[in-house]
Amino acid sequence: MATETKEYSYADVAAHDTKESLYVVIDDKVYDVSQFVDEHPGGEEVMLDVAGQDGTEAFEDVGHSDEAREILSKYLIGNLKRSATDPKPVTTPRSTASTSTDSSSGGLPSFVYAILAAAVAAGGYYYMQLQQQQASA
Ligand code: HEM
Repeated sequence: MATETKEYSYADVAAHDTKESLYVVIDDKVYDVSQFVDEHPGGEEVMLDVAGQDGTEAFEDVGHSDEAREILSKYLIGNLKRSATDPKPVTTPRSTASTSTDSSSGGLPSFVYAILAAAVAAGGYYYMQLQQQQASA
């Protein structure tokens, strides 16, 4: 019968991590998405990020449509044979908006410094005017 599914180890999958031969694991199933990488509406970059790895989380995080899942099913080539030494699934590095840039914390916004500088300059100018007035009086 043709129902026999091929088993891939994590190392088998990891060998296919290029655009030309791109395997990805989603829900313990192995997909050869080499033909799809160019057409991916989300771009090839994100696909390459999970190439040869477990992209389950990355794939689910995006909230792909049923159509996307249908497309994916066309590229199924087998099941993943897990072993204890397998690396953890890749987490999405860029799809989560929560990783905010916290660079401004600890410092005042730059406009505060601008106002301070202007105030000091104005104060200095006023002081000089005062001195001049006193000198000429
Ligand atoms: C591996 C098989 C994958 C398939 C078959 C696939 C398929 C698709 C499809 C059909 C869409 C269009 C929208 C939709 O129908 O949901 C889409 C959009 C998108 N995909 Fe994937 N995808 C895959 C993997 C990934 C991975 C690993 C990421 C990583 C984050 C990703 C990120 C995105 C993003 C960000 C969009 C939205 C693009 C936009 O609307 O501008 N995809 N994908």
